[in-house]
Amino acid sequence: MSQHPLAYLKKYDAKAIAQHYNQRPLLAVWRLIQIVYMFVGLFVGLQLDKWSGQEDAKLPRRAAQLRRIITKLGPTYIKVGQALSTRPDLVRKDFLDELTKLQDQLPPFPTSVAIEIIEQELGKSIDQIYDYIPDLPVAAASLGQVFRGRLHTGEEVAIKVQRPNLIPTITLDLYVLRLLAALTQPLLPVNLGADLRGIIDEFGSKLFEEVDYVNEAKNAERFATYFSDEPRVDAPSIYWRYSSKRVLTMEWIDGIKLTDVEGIKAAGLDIDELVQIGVMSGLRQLLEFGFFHADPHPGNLFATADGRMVYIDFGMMDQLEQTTKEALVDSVVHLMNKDYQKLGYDYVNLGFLTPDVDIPPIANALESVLGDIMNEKVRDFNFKVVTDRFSGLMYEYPFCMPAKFALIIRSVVTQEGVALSLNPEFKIVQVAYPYVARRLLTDESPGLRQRLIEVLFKNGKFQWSRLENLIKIAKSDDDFDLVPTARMGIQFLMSDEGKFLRKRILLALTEDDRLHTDEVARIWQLVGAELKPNKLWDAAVGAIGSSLPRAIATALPLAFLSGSGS
Ligand SMILES: Nc1ncnc2c1ncn2[C@@H]1O[C@H](COP(=O)(O)OP(=O)(O)OP(=O)(O)O)[C@@H](O)[C@H]1O
Repeated sequence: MSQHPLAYLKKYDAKAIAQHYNQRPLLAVWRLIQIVYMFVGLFVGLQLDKWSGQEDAKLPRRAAQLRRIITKLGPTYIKVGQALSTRPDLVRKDFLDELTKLQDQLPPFPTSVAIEIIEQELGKSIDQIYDYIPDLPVAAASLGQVFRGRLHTGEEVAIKVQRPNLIPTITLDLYVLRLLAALTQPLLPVNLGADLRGIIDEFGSKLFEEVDYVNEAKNAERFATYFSDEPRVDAPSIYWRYSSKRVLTMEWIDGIKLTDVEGIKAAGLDIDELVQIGVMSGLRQLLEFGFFHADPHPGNLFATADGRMVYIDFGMMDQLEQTTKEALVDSVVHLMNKDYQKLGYDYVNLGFLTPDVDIPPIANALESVLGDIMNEKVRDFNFKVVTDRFSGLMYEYPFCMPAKFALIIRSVVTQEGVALSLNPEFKIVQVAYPYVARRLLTDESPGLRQRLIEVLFKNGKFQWSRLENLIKIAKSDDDFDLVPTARMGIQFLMSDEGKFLRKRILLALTEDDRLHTDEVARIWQLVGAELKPNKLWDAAVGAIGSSLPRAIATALPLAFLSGSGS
């Protein structure tokens, strides 16, 4: 099998691709004819529907037609369709629903070809590499197919082999798409938000990352490292000796896919626990690590008999910058506080609004859209409702969605969908709020400390109700443990950094010339059962003892609350 001249490309390179196909114009023309031929039927159909006044009635059928065309056009278009399926701001709803159904299952290519690719990539005969490889793959997707094989050392492995001719197909498609973009850009409404060719280049870079299995293997290992403190979340381990750019050999995961809800129930696995693990791991990826699986659909998640949730398919991951992660936490904090003004500024920080935008009207609009879901109906909150309502706002106000958010939204909406398929009663806030509240109360990073202070104060005044609310919310998180939190709180209050908070709490306790015992009593009711006097004492002594000799510490019972508050 001879190498394609572009097979050497390690990264997407629009210039090199253009140079190659500029010299082979017939290839591009032929592909263009295929594409136009496929789409002509759809456009004529849409026009006829319009003339006959049946536009709305026939739309679902046309949307299904579009999905079939995309599937026939192959891997690049399937990936374009999947990317568009996350853009409610660009695609109308009927088409969007159909695009989300885009199936990745394609006919397999012959196993003899897969073996040829493996031998070529790994430089050994198939018998030297594997003890056993079956005649048929277990799955054939748009970019590759997977076999269940065995190594000579006895381990069961998943062997993922890339489709032949993938690079030539993808590069030709990207070249043609870029040409089409250059031709049609001037005809499109000017305010498209970004240069079309730029969008295609970004898409091309992601696609190139996805077809490089070395990259996927590194992602899997990085993901597993992040979760090394969480035994319930895992990724298959990689056999590097038997992996390359186009072949990936990894641990075979013996589990039940989350698509098989009945199977999970029949196996007696704890559904609520799985939902909890899934959503929690999703939140940690986004808000803590900033490195997230962009396609956590239920077919990419396995539940194992020992209670783990194992992710597979690390081709599409994304990395968030620290500032984006912080702005995301901020927006959850501001949403919890119902502070729509600050939420408006979060959207500026996240790039949804330009810095020159007038925030007050937007804050009002946000309140009208989100107000009721954040009030008594907070339990009914789900991302589908929010994104639907947001679509309305996006047309009325100058919102535009930064490209990188397409993946974040895809990831969150997919995770919510997985959780809903397991438990139709699931509400993402029931996990997300407690998670953020717990982190605010327990995380030691200065950024989150600052956010905690922000939550607790409004216009310089301590907000008892917010502390109460936060503790209530955090307590509904299974991982929340009050004693270490109290210890950290005390430690923080005693530190130099805590001086401000100390002072403010004292002021709050004596505000309006009265002792605020009611508020304290209400909070005590919440925490009292867990913070029995002896436990609180231990927490206080522990906190003090970590900075002072124990003898002094025990002689200073809660002195920090009074004496040092100046
Ligand atoms: N480590 C594994 N253990 C068990 N089964 C696996 C493993 N890896 C992949 N599979 C099976 O192969 C299928 C396809 O794998 P994967 O999703 O990684 O392929 P892909 O070509 O990247 O697909 P896509 O085009 O959806 O990104 C999975 O849905 C799963 O059934």
